[in-house]
Amino acid sequence: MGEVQEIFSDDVKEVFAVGLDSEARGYQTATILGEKIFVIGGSSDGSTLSIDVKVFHKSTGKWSVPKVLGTKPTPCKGHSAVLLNKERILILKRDSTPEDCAWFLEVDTPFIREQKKILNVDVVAWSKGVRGYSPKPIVISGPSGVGKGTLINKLMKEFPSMFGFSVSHTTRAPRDKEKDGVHYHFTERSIMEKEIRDGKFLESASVHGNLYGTSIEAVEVVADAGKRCILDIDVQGARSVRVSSLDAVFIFICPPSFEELEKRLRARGTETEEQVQKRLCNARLELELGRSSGLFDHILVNDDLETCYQSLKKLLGLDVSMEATQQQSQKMVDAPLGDSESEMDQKVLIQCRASELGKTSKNWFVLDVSSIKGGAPGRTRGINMYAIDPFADGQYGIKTSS
Ligand SMILES: Nc1nc2c(ncn2[C@@H]2O[C@H](COP(=O)(O)OP(=O)(O)O)[C@@H](O)[C@H]2O)c(=O)[nH]1
Ligand SMILES: Nc1ncnc2c1ncn2[C@@H]1O[C@H](COP(=O)(O)OP(=O)(O)O)[C@@H](O)[C@H]1O
Repeated sequence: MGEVQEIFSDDVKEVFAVGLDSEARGYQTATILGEKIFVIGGSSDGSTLSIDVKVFHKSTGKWSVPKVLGTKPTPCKGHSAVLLNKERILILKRDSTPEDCAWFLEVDTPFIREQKKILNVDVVAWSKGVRGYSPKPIVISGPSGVGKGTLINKLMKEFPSMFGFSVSHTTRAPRDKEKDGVHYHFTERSIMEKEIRDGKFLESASVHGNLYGTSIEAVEVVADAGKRCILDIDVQGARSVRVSSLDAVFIFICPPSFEELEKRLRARGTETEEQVQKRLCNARLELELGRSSGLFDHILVNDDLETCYQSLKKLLGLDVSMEATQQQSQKMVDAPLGDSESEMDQKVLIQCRASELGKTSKNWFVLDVSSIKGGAPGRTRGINMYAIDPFADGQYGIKTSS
């Protein structure tokens, strides 16, 4: 995409996007939300700008700097800002690639309201916009020894380019064949506790006496690689993810019997007798919670491994041909531009100058955020962008799609 020149939106009454003090400080935008003005942009190294956030309070005339969660956008040469639904500010980076142009600063989403309560400070959070309808992340839970790891490994081996594993942090000691950064990020309790307080985790829980957690980065790395994220987490973690904005599919794996679970756990031979006892004791509660809580979308019994694996593939839609899947997603991305007021609400018209097409050439794009999914912490998925010729036949007409 070329340089973003102008932005129009039906929200224009709510939007206040101007360059402030641009000579001295670089490019900034100011977005009004109630009595707050979010000033985004700021410190410049001469050619690029670091995207900082500060808030001006109209009622007191004072400035404050909120706690900023998530990975912030890399420096750019400027940006534009559009307020969406009074809850998030869409940031379009100038001179950026299509993959890196759309970011969201969440200022009043459910996640932000929750974080404000937990951290007891003013909070905002960055979330990168991902184009297209990437499939939902998958949360897999179940008692220790039921076969979660075995099933996940099979899936990753058969579909290496489709799935990516969310590498959790844990304070437990590595097992013989476990590698740091591959199976887990093995860490110290005090470090992990500080990182949790700093808002770096999507969820965390104490399991079998150790601390486990999914960092926001662990999930984002997989989304950035264009893969579907798989999380192997316990029932408490699944509950936290359920109320987060990750918008995942939740699968619980059960053993055929408690005796079989005990047999598998012992046969694996990775735990001491004391640890086995603790895991079996916790398994009873986990099985009760998993089967009855309504938290999980699907429950699979892992009796015969191959049968269970085929059921898992089926519910993930992997039994249909790839051709059919691709045709379906193409259709969604090509959805025609509606002309009613409500449908226009979250469509942003962007005028770009594509330098490679010559100085006078202008390109118009519609950035459609009406059906976005997910959000901070993590990526905001489902952004649709397509080129249009706004002057064709005197009205908006679709020229091409991407
Ligand atoms: N909440 C949460 N649980 C996790 C995470 N990573 C692993 N777990 C869970 O912690 C439990 C123990 O994992 P682990 O020590 O690898 O033993 P295993 O389940 O016997 O393979 C399992 O139920 C995992 O699903 C995480 O990031 N968050
Ligand atoms: N359906 C199955 N039948 C028999 N053994 C299994 C089955 N699924 C997994 N296992 C074995 O059970 C043990 C525990 O599996 P694992 O994947 O490590 O469980 P989890 O990750 O849930 O703790 C492993 O030794 C694995 O090979």
